[in-house]
Amino acid sequence: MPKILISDKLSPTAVQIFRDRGLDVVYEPDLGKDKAALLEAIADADGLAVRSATKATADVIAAAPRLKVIGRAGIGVDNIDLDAATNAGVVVMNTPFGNAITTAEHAIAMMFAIARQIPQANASTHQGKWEKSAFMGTEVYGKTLGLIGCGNIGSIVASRALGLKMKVAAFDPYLTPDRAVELGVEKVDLDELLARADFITIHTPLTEQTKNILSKESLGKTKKGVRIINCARGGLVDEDALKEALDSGHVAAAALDVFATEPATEHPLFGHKNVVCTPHLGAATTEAQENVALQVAEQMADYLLTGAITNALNMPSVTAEEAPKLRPYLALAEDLGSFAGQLTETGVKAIEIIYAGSVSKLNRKPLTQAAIAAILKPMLQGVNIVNAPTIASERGIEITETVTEKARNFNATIQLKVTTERFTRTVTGTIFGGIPRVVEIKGVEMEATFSEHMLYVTNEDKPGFIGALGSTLGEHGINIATFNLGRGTAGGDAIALLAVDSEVTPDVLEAVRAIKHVKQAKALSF
Ligand SMILES: NC(=O)c1ccc[n+]([C@@H]2O[C@H](COP(=O)([O-])OP(=O)(O)OC[C@H]3O[C@@H](n4cnc5c(N)ncnc54)[C@H](O)[C@@H]3O)[C@@H](O)[C@H]2O)c1
Ligand SMILES: O=C(O)CC[C@@H](O)C(=O)O
Repeated sequence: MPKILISDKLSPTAVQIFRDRGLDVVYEPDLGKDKAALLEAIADADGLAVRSATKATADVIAAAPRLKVIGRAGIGVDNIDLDAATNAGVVVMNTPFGNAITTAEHAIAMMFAIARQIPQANASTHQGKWEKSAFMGTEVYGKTLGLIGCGNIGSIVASRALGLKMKVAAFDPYLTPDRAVELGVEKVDLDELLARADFITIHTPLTEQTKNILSKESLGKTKKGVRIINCARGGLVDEDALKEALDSGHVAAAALDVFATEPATEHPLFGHKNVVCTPHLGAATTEAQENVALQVAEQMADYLLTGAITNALNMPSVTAEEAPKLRPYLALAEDLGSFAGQLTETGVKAIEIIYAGSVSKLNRKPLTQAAIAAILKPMLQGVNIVNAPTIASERGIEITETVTEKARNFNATIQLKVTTERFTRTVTGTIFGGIPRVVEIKGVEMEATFSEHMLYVTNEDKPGFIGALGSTLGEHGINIATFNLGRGTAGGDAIALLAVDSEVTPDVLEAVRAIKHVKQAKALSF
């Protein structure tokens, strides 16, 4: 039974869902803070469920040889080494919508907090001061909200701000003009946003492009009296530059939920009279935590139990409906790829995957990834279904997919055409009786299933060859399970594909290669 390790504080709903789906669960909400204990506990886990405290770094992933999936109950995956996970064949999934409303509401709450200095006024009133004139605020009505990043959360913030009768100007290079019209926001460039906004709120991921997007220089382009809100990620605002701008009075106030270093227990902005801070509470509502816990548990269980993939950052999606239909074709793509890969002796230049018949209408991306991984596996260490496209592209291998609606003679076929430095080889397979079968090799028709130990022989089609091959194997104690033959033309090139009951060792191969008319002999294993 697959085992799930939950190493951060997650709603009990997640534990219940994993158990209801028949998975083993270890719930250690503080494990994320104890690296040594995490490294030990993850050793036999198939799935790791986290929020943000656990750092799923390369060494944590390497300590988990069985790990297949990491689920982030939330949006940002900056605490997960995506490259290391991909290289290890571990699918990383998040829950992109579960806490979006809650986080957008926090940004709006923070905007009001700094517009009306509510935290400061609250503290003063609790102290028995009645400082009515000390806290003069500003209305948000009619003001311009500058939105940097207009994705899930940004667009919800926009809708709430429009409801408050604010004007919303959005900077997001990936926001289409049509979507901007649909949302009722004005799409602007960054400089225009900086020049016009009364409030600026950031809702982008932290990337090379967005790091310090509110830098000293860009803060210098803002209106005097601007108010800044960051409920996205620390590092999007240059904290030193912000302090300078607050001290000079150019920035009237700032509301920060996130910090460059977290947990932030000391900070130059702590104690600043015009700064309101919360400890990364954007997603902290009962509703959001229920949503993300439920989603992450269902997604991880689906993947481990059915192969369905939802919200993965490093694999194409596979719906629960698609997963059972894809399963036999995934096996076929892997077997064909493994067959082609084991026969390949020189560098691969191109791979074409030709889907014909009913399989052409399925979700082909995972099939293509499975085929590429299996082709490259005998040549490259560490390739897997998750990282195969990246590895192929790093090596300059051209990948193409061709689709034809009709498959000759069969309901559905997958053909792999592998071009190496020397030549192009094809291999075609189909599913028959639920089992993958090879039906063509290098233009020669044949019919064989894949089995653990196989012998592949190409030869000239001459009398006496089949008997000689059978006798040679017999002399070496190799029992033949199935003997499949195919040839182009009588007397021309022929192929023998045999399933045998034990491993074809190098000395057996040598004896087979010595048989008259044999051109090539290879031991294959599946
Ligand atoms: N404070 C919290 O607790 C909390 C909770 C949830 C999410 N978040 C964070 O909020 C942020 C937004 O999350 P989301 O779900 O809306 O993400 P999203 O992917 O839906 O939206 C991000 C938007 O940023 C835009 N973007 C990317 N690069 C940009 C650039 N260079 N300039 C301008 N825009 C750019 C994208 O086009 C996209 O529209 C993320 O950083 C996420 O981690 C924080
Ligand atoms: O889990 C949390 O509390 C924070 C989540 C938030 O930062 C996210 O990116 O979803």
